[in-house]
Amino acid sequence: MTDILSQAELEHALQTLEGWSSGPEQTIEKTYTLGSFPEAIARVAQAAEAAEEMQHHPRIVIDYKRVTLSLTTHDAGGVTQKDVDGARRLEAIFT
Ligand SMILES: C[C@H](O)[C@H](O)[C@H]1CNC2=NC(N)=NC(=O)C2=N1
Repeated sequence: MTDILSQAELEHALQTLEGWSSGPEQTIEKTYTLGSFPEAIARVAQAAEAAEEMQHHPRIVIDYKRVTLSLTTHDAGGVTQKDVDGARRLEAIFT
């Protein structure tokens, strides 16, 4: 199983992920504001494909053209390298 990142590892990883931060309940999260609602939905569809490929799935909250993504590793009960890798992949889709 993938290990939970230490606080230092997590902080280091977050420094490499523009705009991502620690969220509630052992997550990392970021809110993106897209140009329109259809654009937000299109990015979410791409994110869904990437998540299936990775077999690692973000929590996705869509609020008009704002999309909040959060990641945690349920099996590990916290943030692992899988979440950091997932965030990096999602960042490429949303920016
Ligand atoms: C078996 C399968 O890999 C697991 O259930 C995966 C699926 N997607 C997942 N996604 C996320 N974000 N965290 C998980 O722990 C997780 N577990």
